[in-house]
Amino acid sequence: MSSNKIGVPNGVIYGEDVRKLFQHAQEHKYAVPAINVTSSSTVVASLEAARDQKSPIILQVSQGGAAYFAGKGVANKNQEASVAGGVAAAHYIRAIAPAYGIPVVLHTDHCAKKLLPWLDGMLDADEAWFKEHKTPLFSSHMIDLSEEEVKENIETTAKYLKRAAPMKQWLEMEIGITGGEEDGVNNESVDNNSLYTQPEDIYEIYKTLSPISPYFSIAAGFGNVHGVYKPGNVKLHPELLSKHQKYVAEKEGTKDEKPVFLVFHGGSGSSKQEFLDAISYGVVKVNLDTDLQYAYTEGIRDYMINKKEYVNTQVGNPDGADKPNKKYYDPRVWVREGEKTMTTRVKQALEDFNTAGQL
Ligand SMILES: O=C(CO)COP(=O)(O)O
Ligand SMILES: O=C[C@H](O)COP(=O)(O)O
Ligand SMILES: [Zn+2]
Ligand SMILES: [Zn+2]
Repeated sequence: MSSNKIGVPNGVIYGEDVRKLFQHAQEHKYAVPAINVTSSSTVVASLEAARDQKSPIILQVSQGGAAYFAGKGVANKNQEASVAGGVAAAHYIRAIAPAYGIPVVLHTDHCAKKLLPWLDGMLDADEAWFKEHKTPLFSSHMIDLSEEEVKENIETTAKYLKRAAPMKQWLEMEIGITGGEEDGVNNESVDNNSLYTQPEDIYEIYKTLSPISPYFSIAAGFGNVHGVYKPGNVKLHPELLSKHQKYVAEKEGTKDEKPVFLVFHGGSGSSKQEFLDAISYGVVKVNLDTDLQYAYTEGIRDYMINKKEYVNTQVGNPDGADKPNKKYYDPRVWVREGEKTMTTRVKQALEDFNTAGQL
């Protein structure tokens, strides 16, 4: 069934195969990029990059991205658009991923306390699917109670992991706040200390979650910020991650030097060295959004600027007043330009994270 070096199937993977992939990533010192997708177009741009680089990939939808999948015209007062859009994205990705011949992890991004009805709705859909097909719809979800008290964060995360565990579904949690903006939550002015997680907190999480299920990861803050700002604004300390691993390994007496699967948020704007440092301390997933939003826009922007005279009117361009412009304004032509520039940027990430060629 598996046709790659990692030993997992192609298409969307679940359960033990997700753990196998992350274990392989830790052992071979790479991280899998987690790309925020908002449309079939951004999905195929990402899959194409991963296929061309012989890499696994993670595709994730944020709460806002899921609603966008449903359509901005659908009301979302009780997360109904985010649930329906998330389900639609999952079915689309599950259907198309095998055509690219690579393993894909299907994930949902940050879910803060006020958005928990979204996660509840996703889990309802997962359980319904599991009943019939023996896998959940999504490989994994994220719960993000990093703004709440540590005790509440861990207890609530444990409750959700108990629900995910029978489906062998992965759960990512966050401790230590990611700065910048996420899903309408503005963390631009949070106290600097809360951007850096303490090893004691990581151990508490590990101790609480491990007996429930082995399928969890921790997004531990080491100065991470969403978005791209002027150079010097963000001070990353990936070396803190090494302290977490040592602390847990010592306390638990594990032979494994990296007992914790770690996640790097706010990948945009970071340097290759920062990625490699974080990866060396056990980061297996790096989230990347803002840089890809820009990359996608660049291709479309350049097309519109260069072809201005071909998209201004339906008929008539520099080649003749009666020339039709249909083949210039067909959205498949100009949206494709955005896909190409996005694919190029995802390929670069796959090289930066040492993911390229791992299949
Ligand atoms: O962490 C992210 C999504 O959860 C992405 O962060 P960036 O937009 O900074 O790449
Ligand atoms: O939170 C991080 C991601 O960049 C999601 O962004 P979004 O809420 O704008 O979709
Ligand atoms: Zn957060
Ligand atoms: Zn994030």
